[in-house]
Amino acid sequence: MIRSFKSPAAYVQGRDALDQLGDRLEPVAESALVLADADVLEIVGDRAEASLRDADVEPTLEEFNGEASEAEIDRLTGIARETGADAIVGAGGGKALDTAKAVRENAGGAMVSLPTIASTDAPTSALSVIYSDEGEFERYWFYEAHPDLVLVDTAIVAGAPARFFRSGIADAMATWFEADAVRRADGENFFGEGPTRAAHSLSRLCYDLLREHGRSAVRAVEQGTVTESVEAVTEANTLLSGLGFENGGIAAAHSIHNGLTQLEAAHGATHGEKVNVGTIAQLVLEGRDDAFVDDVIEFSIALGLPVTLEEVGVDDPSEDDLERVARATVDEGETIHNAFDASVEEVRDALVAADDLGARRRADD
Ligand SMILES: NC(=O)c1ccc[n+]([C@@H]2O[C@H](COP(=O)([O-])OP(=O)(O)OC[C@H]3O[C@@H](n4cnc5c(N)ncnc54)[C@H](O)[C@@H]3O)[C@@H](O)[C@H]2O)c1
Ligand SMILES: [Zn+2]
Repeated sequence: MIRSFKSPAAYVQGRDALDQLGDRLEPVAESALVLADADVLEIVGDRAEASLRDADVEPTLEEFNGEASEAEIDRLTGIARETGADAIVGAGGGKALDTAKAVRENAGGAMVSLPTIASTDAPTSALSVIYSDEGEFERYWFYEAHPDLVLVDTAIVAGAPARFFRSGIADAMATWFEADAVRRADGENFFGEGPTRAAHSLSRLCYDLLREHGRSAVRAVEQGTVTESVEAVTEANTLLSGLGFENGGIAAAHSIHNGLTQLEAAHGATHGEKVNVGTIAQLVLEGRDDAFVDDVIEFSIALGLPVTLEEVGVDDPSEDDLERVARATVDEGETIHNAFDASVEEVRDALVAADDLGARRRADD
């Protein structure tokens, strides 16, 4: 079997790391286009501009409209070409980073991910999730090149609403259970090749850091403070989960997430929140023993993560709703097939059982 491992060229994380943007880019760029939505520009705009100017990198700041859509990507690509920028800096959440990656693919130059929340695996990956202008999922775009630099300012991450940080933890927990299931099933990573031992170990390290530091890190972020636990969990959510999902492969938890997006009622929940319900259902699908599943549910509750369908907006789902979710979960292109040979009925029953276990634990809480 051919195995592969790919990653960004550099990852830099720490308090006030934003102020190093210019120095880190100066060896490779004379001008940079910084893309961020209005709220994020308020947070990073002046400092990014000053850092670039100090390093003699000509900055252009442009407001991103908030949706990773083809029309927005085309508009921003035009600006990148006009300014002749030889680096694209995406700042914000997953959508801003995915947009910047697409602009870099079109216009060329270096790509810098500057995540301002630790909410998803978007900063390190070589793909974008593309939506319509109305926000409906359309497709994935895959690129040959990873970002050249991922620059994470932990003080900014810790200053953002804690819900993003919690969601990132849920997404990162899934990384371990999915990579481990893929390895046991001899499945594939995102590059259609075998996962390396490195990918498996990094996914495990990701989970261990979350278990060791998750509770205190969430509390610290609720206070807007940066501690070593916040550093550890930011690294797990961003670097380790990012490397883990692409190189280790994903499985049922993310397919169940995609299934849940079929229900309008779940749209208010974040990516990570829906993934968490998917993780618990995956563990049931695997036939894990009661103590094991309970332990993951308890940990989720301690972090303030959803453990039932109701908690991701789906209260009292009909038979029909459950069937729709399960059917979408086992859709032909879904990653569940990477590790499971599961039918619609098996997924539906796992979801019902996971929901019941979550509700019982919550009631005992
Ligand atoms: N490419 C990938 O590998 C990958 C992986 C997972 C998810 N995704 C995509 O990522 C997107 C979800 O990303 P998300 O959950 O980060 O949300 P998002 O990008 O939709 O939005 C984040 C929101 O947080 C705000 N924000 C950002 N930083 C902030 C800060 N410091 N303080 C206050 N507010 C701040 C932004 O203004 C924005 O409104 C989806 O489109 C999903 O498909 C991509
Ligand atoms: Zn995810």
